[in-house]
Amino acid sequence: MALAVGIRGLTRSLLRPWVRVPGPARGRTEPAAGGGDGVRCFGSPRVLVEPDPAAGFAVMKMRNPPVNSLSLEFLTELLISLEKLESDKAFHAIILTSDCPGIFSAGLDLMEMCGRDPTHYAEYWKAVQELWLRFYLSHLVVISAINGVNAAGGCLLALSCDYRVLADNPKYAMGLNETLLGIIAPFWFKDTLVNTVGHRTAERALQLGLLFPPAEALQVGMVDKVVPEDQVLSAARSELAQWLAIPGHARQLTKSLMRKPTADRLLKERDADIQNFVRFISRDAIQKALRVYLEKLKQKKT
Ligand SMILES: CC/C=C\CC(=O)SCCNC(=O)CCNC(=O)[C@H](O)C(C)(C)COP(=O)(O)OP(=O)(O)OC[C@H]1O[C@@H](n2cnc3c(N)ncnc32)[C@H](O)[C@@H]1OP(=O)(O)O
Repeated sequence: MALAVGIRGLTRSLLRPWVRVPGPARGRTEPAAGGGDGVRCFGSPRVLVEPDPAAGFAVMKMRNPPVNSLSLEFLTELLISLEKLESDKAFHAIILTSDCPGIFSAGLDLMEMCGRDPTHYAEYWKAVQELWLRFYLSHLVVISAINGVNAAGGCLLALSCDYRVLADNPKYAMGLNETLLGIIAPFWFKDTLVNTVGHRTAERALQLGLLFPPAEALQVGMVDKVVPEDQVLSAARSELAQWLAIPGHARQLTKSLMRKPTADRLLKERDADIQNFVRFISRDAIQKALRVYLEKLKQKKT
């Protein structure tokens, strides 16, 4: 599938394939894939990819500090990295994690949804759709190693993975908290949550904008495993072994069988969904609610 997100405004360097990235962030977390000295890291300014082709997977680290908010540039870089790995036959799996201490992702970038024009909102929303579709339907095994708090759009990204490991830290809550901002999780966010935790739990979680701490996230099935913080990556790697032992074609077709009906709902209504979003987010009351929420985030510090 061709990469279909808008790339207006992106720098040429962003589109350069496999920019070699110096490794300032390496060593802050658990060892890279393979862990050996010869690991070459690639990626883009906001996405560090640590490939281990011999083992058939790569660790994809999100590093858009301070909070890995999903800006248009960041979404595009994530998509480019995913596409690179998908098109290389050496890779069968990705472990998605964060390089920002204590934060997996603060979700969609509120600055992309506040005070901008309808053309921008449409371009941004198309990129959000694309991120979900591409991760949700990826033929690769995608495991998220969630090493920090994970809100709204960030939670959606984790829910799009095949398996979720969460670090056991009470601060690392995750969920679709859109209603707390006065906004509404679109139907495909909702469907993804329902497919993961079931209708009743999703109904309550979505209405109340619940962010589940690790024990509760495990109990409701939002994550599959909770492990001590320093073992998130190693637990994800161990889990991967089981997924990679399954014949690839059988696993991929089964994944598609399970997920295609949900993805098709959006694919059929993609333009209408963009128009809905643009109409909704442009409303004065919604813009005001987002500004108030951003202000609260800033005031928290004083
Ligand atoms: C229709 C569907 C639409 C949307 C779905 C979404 O994804 S909406 C986004 C929902 N996200 C949230 O509600 C999370 C908001 N952020 C937080 O709760 C905290 O920032 C967090 C993640 C717990 C981290 O807290 P911490 O104390 O470590 O950082 P701080 O709050 O000081 O944030 C640092 C700076 O980042 C800015 N920021 C935080 N979240 C976002 C965001 N989602 N988008 C844009 N910017 C964000 C925050 O304002 C701080 O900015 P600064 O200029 O340094 O004051």
